[in-house]
Order: sequence, then C-alpha cells, then structure tokens
Amino acid sequence: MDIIFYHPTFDNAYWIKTLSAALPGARVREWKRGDNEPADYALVWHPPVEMLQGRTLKAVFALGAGVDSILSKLKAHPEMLAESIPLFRLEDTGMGQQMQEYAVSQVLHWFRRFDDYQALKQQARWEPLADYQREDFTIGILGAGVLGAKVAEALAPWGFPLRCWSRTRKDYPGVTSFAGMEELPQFLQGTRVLINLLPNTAETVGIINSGLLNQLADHSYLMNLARGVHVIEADLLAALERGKLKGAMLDVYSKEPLPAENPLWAHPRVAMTPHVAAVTRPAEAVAYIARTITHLEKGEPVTGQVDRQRGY
Ligand SMILES: NC(=O)C1=CN([C@@H]2O[C@H](COP(=O)(O)OP(=O)(O)OC[C@H]3O[C@@H](n4cnc5c(N)ncnc54)[C@H](O)[C@@H]3O)[C@@H](O)[C@H]2O)C=CC1
Ligand SMILES: O=C(O)C(=O)CO
Repeated sequence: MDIIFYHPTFDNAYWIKTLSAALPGARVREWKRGDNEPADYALVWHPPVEMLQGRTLKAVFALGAGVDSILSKLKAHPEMLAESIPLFRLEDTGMGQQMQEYAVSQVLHWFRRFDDYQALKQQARWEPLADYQREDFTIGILGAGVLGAKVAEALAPWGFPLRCWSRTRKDYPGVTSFAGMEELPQFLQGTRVLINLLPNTAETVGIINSGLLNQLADHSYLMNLARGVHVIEADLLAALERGKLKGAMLDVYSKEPLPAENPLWAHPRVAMTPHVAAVTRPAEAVAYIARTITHLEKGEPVTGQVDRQRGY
C-alpha cells in the first residue's frame, strides 16, 4: 500500500515515521511537486491541485477537523478529486480535550468576573463585585457534533443551564437540544454564553450577526472556536459597543493572521488567541488514520467521512 503525505507546516519526517510504524507494510512518502507515482491513500492539508488530480485513490484524509478549505478548493477545481473518492476528516483525535480546556476555563473566567477584576486592577481599585448566579448563566453551544458534544460534556458538571443547537436533535445528558433554523430563536433566548463550534458551510457563514446577537441575553459573551467567517466582525464590535455583549473570546478570524489594523486587537473586552483552540495531535491523528485505513482495507464500516454536498 502506498500513502502520500502533504502538509505545508508540519514536521513531515516525524509524521511519515509514525505512520509507517502504525501501518507496517505501508510505503509512506512525502509528496513533492512532480511526484506522479501511484498511491492508494493521500493525507493532506491545503494540498496543491496537482497532488491529487487524476489519481485513483481509495481515500483522502484531511489532517484537521474542518474541511472548509479543501472543499472550497474542490469547488474551484472539481478535477482535483473525483466525487467517488471518499474524503475523511479527523474526528476528535485529541481536539475534544483541548476544546474542553479552552471552553471551561473561559466560562469560569467570565462567571467569576475575572474580566471585571482585571479592569479594576488596571485602575488600582479594590472593589468586591456581586456574584453571578448559575441560573443566569445559560450556556448555548452552536454546533453539537464531535467537538460541541465534548465541550457540553465538560461543562455539564459545573451546573450551568446548558443547551445546544444543531441540524438534528441530540440526546446529551444534562443538555437541552434545539434543532434546525426554526428552533434557533428559542435556543438564543436567554443564552448568556454563546460558544460557536459549527462547521463553515454556505448555511453557517455569517450566522453570528446583529440579528442573532440581539436575541441573546443582555450582557452576554461570545466564544468563537470554529471559523472566523461565522462572525460578522462589524456586528460583533457594534454589539460590544452597545453593551449587548459584555465580552468576546476569539480564536478564529475572517482573515488570518489577523491584520495589525483590525480593531479587535485593541478592544479592551475582546480576548484573543491565534487559531490554537485545538490543534492536530500527531499521535492521536495517526492512530485514527491507521485504524480507519485498516478498516477500509477489510471493507469494514468507518466513521469520519465528509458529506461533500452538505459541506462538512
Ligand atoms: N479553532 C480551532 O482550533 C478548531 C476549529 N475547528 C472547527 O470546529 C468545527 C466543528 O468540528 P466538529 O465538531 O468536529 O464537527 P462536526 O461535523 O462533528 O459537528 C458539526 C455540528 O454542527 C451542526 N451543524 C452543521 N450545519 C448546521 C446548520 N446549518 N444548522 C445547524 N447545525 C448545523 C451539525 O449538526 C453538528 O452538530 C470544524 O468544522 C472546524 O471549523 C475544529 C478544530 C480546531
Ligand atoms: O482542524 C481544524 O479544523 C483546525 O482548525 C485546526 O486548527
């Protein structure tokens, strides 16, 4: 079995060594321009069109959870990958735990008013503030798939009212599930902390706009852990200005790296990380890919296949 590997920034030698160890008998090589030798599987992130074009692969694996970039490239270059070749993505592979750490720590930061105390500290003011109450701190998770479910699981023991919104109804312990556009207003009403874990699709781009933010509880908080294009940045800034939003924690942006002139950098109530909420963990990712290839080779059922029409 031949496997080609391409990632613009990873330590490719390490990945190839680890994959070779996990799939004894497989010949794994780094793909370089001009390599037209046969391959059975391709593992990719931001692949050049010529890497995949014209190949009869058994499957392609995206080396991340989100497949928006590869799907948009496929839209521009449909010749890159035949519809019949399945595309897989990483399901959790250690990203769930990272999202849990991020979301729990930030929710508690806001709930314990550390943002307010930080502002008071800057003015050298000693001023105990009123506690927030759990019942006023409803957390809503937009997107209740692999990562949304993990975040809900980690937040559940903290006792905040917890709800999620997804395409189809979910049955997660301690979580009220809302499904479809028609239930979005109910989901938003009373939500104090909105955590975004939706995929980037034609239906979800720009979903976090003034119309949506206005339906949240007053003085609410936004955590965007999914993709920058979900949020209309001008609407976010306006909601912060008029106090509808008290704060935002952003990991992803409409343009990355975020340009120096973007007003989000200087906003006192916006906290930011540079797209690191959950990164691909090589050992877990290799184990998942090796397991999936082994199942595929035996004709056994697998999970993680992307629905190219649906967009995630
Ligand atoms: N900031 C970061 O470091 C990272 C960000 N991500 C982002 O997180 C996203 C989510 O990842 P997973 O949970 O693995 O995806 P997933 O496919 O397992 O879950 C997606 C969820 O969104 C819901 N959804 C999709 N379209 C919808 C619509 N139109 N209306 C209502 N619900 C809809 C689905 O029902 C599902 O519950 C990725 O697509 C990626 O963009 C993923 C990893 C790291
Ligand atoms: O896996 C993804 O989709 C990511 O955003 C990784 O940072």
